[in-house]
Amino acid sequence: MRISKALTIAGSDSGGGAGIQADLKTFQELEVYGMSAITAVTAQNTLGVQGIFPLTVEAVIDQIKSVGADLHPNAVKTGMLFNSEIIEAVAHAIKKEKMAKVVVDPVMIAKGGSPLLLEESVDTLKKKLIPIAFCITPNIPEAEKLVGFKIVSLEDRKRAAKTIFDLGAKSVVIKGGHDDGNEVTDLLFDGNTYHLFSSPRIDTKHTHGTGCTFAAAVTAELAKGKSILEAVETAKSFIHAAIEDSLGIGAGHGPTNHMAYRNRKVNV
Ligand SMILES: Nc1ncnc2c1ncn2[C@@H]1O[C@H](COP(=O)(O)OP(=O)(O)O)[C@@H](O)[C@H]1O
Ligand SMILES: Cc1ncc(COP(=O)(O)O)c(N)n1
Repeated sequence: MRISKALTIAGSDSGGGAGIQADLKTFQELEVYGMSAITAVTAQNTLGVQGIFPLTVEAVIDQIKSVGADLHPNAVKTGMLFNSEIIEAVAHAIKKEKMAKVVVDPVMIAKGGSPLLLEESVDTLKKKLIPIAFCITPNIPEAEKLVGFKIVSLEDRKRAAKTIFDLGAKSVVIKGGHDDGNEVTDLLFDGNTYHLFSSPRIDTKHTHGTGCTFAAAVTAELAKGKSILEAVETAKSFIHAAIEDSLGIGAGHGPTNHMAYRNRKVNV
């Protein structure tokens, strides 16, 4: 059996809904072999982030090297990177290991408000990581930080996508979860065309880890050799099902249901 393989370079969420845990669950559900390089350990649950413990640069690099030397991932995702040293080390290691199809989820702030990237590190992300990204998946507040202007209209969002594309990413998805309205629309710019992916907005507080899960699904599909358009389409269906069938666990912003997409396919 030939299996596609994906590596996630991200933070650990002890609560299991976001970060490394969400990524590995998503890879598995989409039948992709998952590997991980942990950048930071967080003590976290559905109520918030109680502690952040970044790993040393050496620990992060060694994990990427070990995977690169033997397991040869078909695609790579980055999530929480926390500081400039880790961003630089990750960008360097990805290049050194000649890893392709890099999906950058520019994680900045947890849903509860805790910073998962130091404010001063946004510039390093722009300079070191975006130029090697095959795809970058900011939400609206993250895109605003990257471009330096407010995103209100669809035209603003298109201009922001083009601005981020010009920083060197091969494709840009600006997700619409933070917008308002009855529909949630994600915008993909592939360098030529703007594509819109819309779904009805689900009225729920259980959206912990939606961004991680969406980007992990894009990564899994790219690992299988799918186009960016196909990958975003599947990721949008995957996250919609995961939010709609969320598990209702924890007292705060609960996790999504990573099994929902597969269960629906089995039941049709
Ligand atoms: N309430 C919702 N209903 C349906 N889809 C949603 C909802 N909130 C977010 N999504 C989807 O989840 C993904 C993550 O969106 P977003 O919330 O913008 O990112 P993040 O989790 O990084 O803040 C996107 O694909 C978006 O369309
Ligand atoms: C370790 C880690 N990484 C990322 C997120 C962002 O979560 P979300 O996808 O809800 O924005 C998180 N809360 N924790």
